[in-house]
Amino acid sequence: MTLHPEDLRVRQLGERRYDSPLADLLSTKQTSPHYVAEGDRVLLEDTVSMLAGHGLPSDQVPSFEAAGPRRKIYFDPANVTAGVLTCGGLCPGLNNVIRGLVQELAVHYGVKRIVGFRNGLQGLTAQHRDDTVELTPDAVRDIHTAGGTILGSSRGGQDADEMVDSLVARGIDILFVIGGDGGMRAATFLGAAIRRRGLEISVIGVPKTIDNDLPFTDQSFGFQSAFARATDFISAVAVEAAASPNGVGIVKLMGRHSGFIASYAALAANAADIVLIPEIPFVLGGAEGLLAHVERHVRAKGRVVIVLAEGAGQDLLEDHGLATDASGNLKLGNIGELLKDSITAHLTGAGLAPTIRYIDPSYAVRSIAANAYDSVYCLRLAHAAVHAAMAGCTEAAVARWRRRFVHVPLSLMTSRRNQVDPDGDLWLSVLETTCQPAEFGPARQRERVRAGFC
Ligand SMILES: Nc1ncnc2c1ncn2[C@@H]1O[C@H](COP(=O)(O)OP(=O)(O)OP(=O)(O)O)[C@@H](O)[C@H]1O
Ligand SMILES: O=P(O)(O)OC[C@H]1O[C@](O)(CO)[C@@H](O)[C@@H]1O
Ligand SMILES: [Mg+2]
Repeated sequence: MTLHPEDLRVRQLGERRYDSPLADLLSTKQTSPHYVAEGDRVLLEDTVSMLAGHGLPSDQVPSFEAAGPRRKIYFDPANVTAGVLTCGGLCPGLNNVIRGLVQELAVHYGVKRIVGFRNGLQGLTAQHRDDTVELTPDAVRDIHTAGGTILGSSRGGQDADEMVDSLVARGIDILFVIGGDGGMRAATFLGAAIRRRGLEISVIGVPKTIDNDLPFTDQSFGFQSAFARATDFISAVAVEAAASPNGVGIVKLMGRHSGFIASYAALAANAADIVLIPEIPFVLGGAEGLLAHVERHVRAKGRVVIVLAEGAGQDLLEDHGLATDASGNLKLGNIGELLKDSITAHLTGAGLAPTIRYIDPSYAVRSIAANAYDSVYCLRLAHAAVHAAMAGCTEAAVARWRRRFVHVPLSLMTSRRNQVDPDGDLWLSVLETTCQPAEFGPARQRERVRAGFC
């Protein structure tokens, strides 16, 4: 995937004519290992060979606009009305982001009107646009201690022009969309509809997803909290499997198309013998298949612990990929049940009748409050989002990229999916930790498309 400077350029609503209330704080700021000055840029790539591969002078290699406060801003804070919504699946930290946005807007920029739209994009329909939550610093003071979102969320598409009509009707100048890949796509279409109508409304995305499947962000907020919670279930199943004859522990974790939760939780628990993720297909039967490996493991160690991403092995299920939810996301078949049944049948046939311990924590990993790391991360993303919006950036998301906060054009945010790279160092760590074979079944020619950014 080749990115050109124009792919990385963030759209600006217009000239920044107002002094920022934060200007005093910025007077001595310059780029350092701990700060990226206004106007400086953050490199897309971070190895010598990748940079050299461009054959370009260093100021022309692909780079992101740095996030952060600007000395001059586009919006007059006294006249700004901001809107906030959360959409898609729940994710630890949604309330932290809402709180951070409101505090930064109100306390530092003096924005008086902040409107929370209820239940995701549904809140922007003509029917629901007046049923909003007034967001004040007092109203959000304690919300970050709870999981979920005080605004509610939803799946399902809405008409972009109807949503723009709602923004106009409510006098919204800035809309913050806190969402996953679908939410970022919706924000992209909303931004385009606003542009077509010549309106000066900033749309800023704050990318969230426990699946960590969004590109151009080191990790999405909530992911760390979710995989930390998932770790507990792996540890539990490992204890159970170890205490039972031919113990087989299986944990099925969320991860529709990306196996980050399964991989990180398995590394954190350091108790898994096999990790199965959507990115790496596997076969059940045959000498190199999963079942034969499970049997060998149980014979040698007396037990086996398997961590499974819900999207793994979908090709092994009948009718896979046929149904979708209201947002168009694939409804997954239950690979956990298939594995449980196949392993039971195989081990029983091999004279190793197993004790199966199967846990599907499902929503339990994402409905929790953010942990300390995610809480900090959410707050800082919220600050970056407010600075971007007040400066007049639009059709952009804020993200942390190679430890720096940056602006990513929304179109780029939805251009690909972040997945575990089978040739990357994360998966290598999983293989080193589990000692499982690189693949179950005949070696395949893997698509190289996954190797790239992220
Ligand atoms: N291509 C699209 N165009 C317009 N709206 C979209 C598009 N894709 C998704 N949306 C809308 O964005 C909202 C959120 O999408 P979705 O339900 O897929 O969750 P998400 O934001 O991807 O979060 P997560 O992946 O964490 O569950 C939904 O209301 C959905 O209808
Ligand atoms: O909230 P729903 O519609 O049950 O969807 C669950 C999906 O949402 C996610 O939590 C986030 O995309 C996935 O991991 C999971 O497959
Ligand atoms: Mg999604």
